[in-house]
Amino acid sequence: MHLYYWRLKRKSPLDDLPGPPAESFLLGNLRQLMREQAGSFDRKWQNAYGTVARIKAPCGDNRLWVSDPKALQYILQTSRYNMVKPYAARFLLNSATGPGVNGAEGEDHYRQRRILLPAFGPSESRAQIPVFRQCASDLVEEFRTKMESQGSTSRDTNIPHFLTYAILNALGLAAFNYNFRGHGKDREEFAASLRDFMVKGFGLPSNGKVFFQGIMDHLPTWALDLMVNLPTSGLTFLRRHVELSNGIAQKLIQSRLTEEDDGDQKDALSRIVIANRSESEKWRLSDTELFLSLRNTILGAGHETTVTSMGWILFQLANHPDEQRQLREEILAARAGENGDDSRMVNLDTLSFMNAVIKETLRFDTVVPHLFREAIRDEVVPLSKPIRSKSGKVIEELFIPKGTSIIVSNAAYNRNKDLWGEDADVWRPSRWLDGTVKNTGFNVGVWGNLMSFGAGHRACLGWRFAVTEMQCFLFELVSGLQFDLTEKATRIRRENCLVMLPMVGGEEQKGNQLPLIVSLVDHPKL
Ligand code: HEM
Repeated sequence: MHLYYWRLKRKSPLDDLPGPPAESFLLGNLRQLMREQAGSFDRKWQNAYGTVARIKAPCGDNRLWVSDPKALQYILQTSRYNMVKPYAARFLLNSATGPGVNGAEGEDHYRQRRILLPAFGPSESRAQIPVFRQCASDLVEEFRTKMESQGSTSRDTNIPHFLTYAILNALGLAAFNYNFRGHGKDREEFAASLRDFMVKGFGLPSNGKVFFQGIMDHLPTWALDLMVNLPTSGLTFLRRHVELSNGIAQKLIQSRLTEEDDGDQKDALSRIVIANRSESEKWRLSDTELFLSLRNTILGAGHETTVTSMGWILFQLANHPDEQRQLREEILAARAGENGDDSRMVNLDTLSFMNAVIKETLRFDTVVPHLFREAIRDEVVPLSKPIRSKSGKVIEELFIPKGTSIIVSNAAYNRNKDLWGEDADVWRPSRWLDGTVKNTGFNVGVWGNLMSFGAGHRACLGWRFAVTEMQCFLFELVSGLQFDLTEKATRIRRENCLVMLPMVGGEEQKGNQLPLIVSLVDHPKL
């Protein structure tokens, strides 16, 4: 404790950076980041202090808060493994779920990505289009059948619930060639656990939890070890979720490890197992590494982010009926060209308005609002434009000492007016088509230069998979269904549960909710 206090008292170069006053000594500014609507304080700070600021953690500790594109390029790409995920987050992740690609650093991380990445490349993702489209069109058909059996044409629908199984089925088939449909009980328990994972594990933290998360990087490993095993409801839920994921992943993966390669495997898992077998000893992953990486990649990272992003897209379309109409016209015209013939399947990358809608929602509703890093050596971080320190110095490059904790604000970067236009705080897909989005020369993000999928050597491994899946789902859903706001949808809050989840104001205790009126397109709700 004494050492901790001494560290905090040390003078830091961050002290001279502009930044907001701490809201309180015990929580600093962290409650504002974690409990207020996701991204709301990031945008306030960006407007008040620019793209680099010092914010406060508990007990006066400093954090570097940053959304400057050149600085992000350096932190996430150039410095590589000298900027790592913070020690406590890695420790907790690894001891709770095992050391998969998400928690690995250095050569271990490099080796795992090297084997996994090719399975999620452009042609591998395109190969999944028929699977994704089938799962999405099954969802529309199920809805139609249900409406017909009830003699109705529309109903209030909780969108995350509505999408969860279909996206789980799509992921299961594309990633593992596994059909969750045939496994009712497994699927239901696992889908429910996936659905609640972010809310119960990370959502709506109490002040005590915010405080703990703010100081945990200063705690010794024995104390963290103790924490992982505490019988709190959140941790008990997480442990059960890991158990369920292990059970499912074991079934899926174990069989493949012994399977012969008949040259016809198209799912990601088969590709990865085959690629690993042909690796030299130096790069090959052990069966345990392969198991943990696959489980974390496909069952952990890929589901909730995709369901939530799709949910925000449908919400924005319900909020903007003209754009929804324009999108449907584009999709139905492309569909008419296919004429039901699979060999004439449209290239979804050519649907310019649909891709603009997806990019604009990933920008406006950034589902992963923050990334966290720590400098493991002294660093000099370049900036895209100079800033003025509190003492009046002009800073063109920022010196940050070893041990500095960094909060990368994807939420602020994605609303930066220099990058996205003066109306960056408005949802307007046409900005992607009318020249508003300019190439500023700072290539940071992997798609459209957005930070929605992160950047650099830890950028989202499944981003192409996710984009293809969202294109397919949007294409099928908007062809067959119309989305309108319910009264509750006018009270939607964006809660920061590591992933930005929708909740209804006043009903936060019910968790993840996005209620929209869903109608059959041939019977739209007027
Ligand atoms: C719209 C959907 C998605 C979004 C918004 C998203 C977002 C992100 C972000 C922001 C990161 C960077 C985390 C960091 O730097 O700390 C990330 C990492 C990752 N994502 Fe995604 N993701 C999505 C879908 C997927 C899918 C479908 C998969 C797999 C099938 C996947 C697998 C991963 C993995 C394994 C990592 C860790 C990469 C590493 O540490 O090297 N994601 N994702």
